[in-house]
Amino acid sequence: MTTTPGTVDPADSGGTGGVGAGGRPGLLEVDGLTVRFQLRDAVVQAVTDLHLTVHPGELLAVVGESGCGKSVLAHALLGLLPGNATVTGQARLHRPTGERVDLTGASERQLARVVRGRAVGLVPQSPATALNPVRTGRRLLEETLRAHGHSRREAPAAAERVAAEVGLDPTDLDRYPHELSGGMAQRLATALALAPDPPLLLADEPTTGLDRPLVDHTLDLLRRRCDSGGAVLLITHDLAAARRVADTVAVMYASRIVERRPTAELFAAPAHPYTAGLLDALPERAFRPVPGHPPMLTDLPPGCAFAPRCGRATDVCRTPPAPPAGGPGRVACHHPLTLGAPA
Ligand SMILES: Nc1ncnc2c1ncn2[C@@H]1O[C@H](COP(=O)(O)OP(=O)(O)OP(=O)(O)O)[C@@H](O)[C@H]1O
Repeated sequence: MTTTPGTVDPADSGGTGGVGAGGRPGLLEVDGLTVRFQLRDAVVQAVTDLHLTVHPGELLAVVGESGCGKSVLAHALLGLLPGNATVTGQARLHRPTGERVDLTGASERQLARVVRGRAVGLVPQSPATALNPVRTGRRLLEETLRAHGHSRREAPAAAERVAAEVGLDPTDLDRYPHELSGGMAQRLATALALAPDPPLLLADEPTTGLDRPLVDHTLDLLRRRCDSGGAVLLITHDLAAARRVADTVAVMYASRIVERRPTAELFAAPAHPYTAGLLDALPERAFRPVPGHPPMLTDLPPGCAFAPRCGRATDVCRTPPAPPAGGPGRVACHHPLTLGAPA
């Protein structure tokens, strides 16, 4: 992976100083994050000029169709991208200790020692492949807890506590990953991410394979983390999940965030025609899919990528709309639907 140079700075050393557009300090601040994958004869524009801020106590849901760049965003924040990726732009983490970590430029050593697990937890999208196959769930959890400060004596009880939080039975902990159902593996992966109690959790489709009561249980667990001061970036296809627990929703389309708004506002009056299309596709609304297909990320148009599917597109849409920068309440569209929404 190629990145911009890395630093670990005191929070007061200049730059934005961790203050988001609303004036409150941000835990995570992302400015112009861009990820490209070099293929043999093409470049995948996976994340483009992405701006967002996550505050302590905030649950931000990132929603959008499959392949729009949601998981790549999470992996870029943790330096988990493969060698054919180039990352530009900035992502800063303001740790409770006052340290500011430049995530896009941090060394592998900094990411491993300071960031992954400890400061930023990840619930991966494919837990079955992320779990060590030769350890039981109990051993994985106890090892994680011990690596993050629990004593040998405390770790067993703490492991059962975290397992219970995600709805795993203590007997499930004695199974190996291949003996777990998809839903159990998902809950174990969530427990492993929660065990170090990171101030920021990146949860990539954490409810995959769960039945409805467990979906709600997991979502409510994430909400409670935020209510007690943590922060969560929830990646999901499930708009109902976002509506249930998110403070803010960022809608991604073809590698860009096109709209970022407080949840209730976004559901009541979507401003971007793509957001309106996603909401219209909900069974409880028009149940009408967004017409057409998303573009290939190797062949994005120079202007608004949604224009070919958009009933409101005009000539001006051949130029790119400005990305929604700073705090929520912005939309990247030349013809937003909601009157008064800044374009
Ligand atoms: N290592 C890679 N090399 C090339 N392209 C990649 C690589 N990893 C991801 N991509 C591409 O980047 C784009 C964004 O992928 P990403 O996994 O972030 O999508 P997503 O929005 O999370 O979708 P889903 O919900 O289906 O996982 C996709 O077109 C994907 O094929």
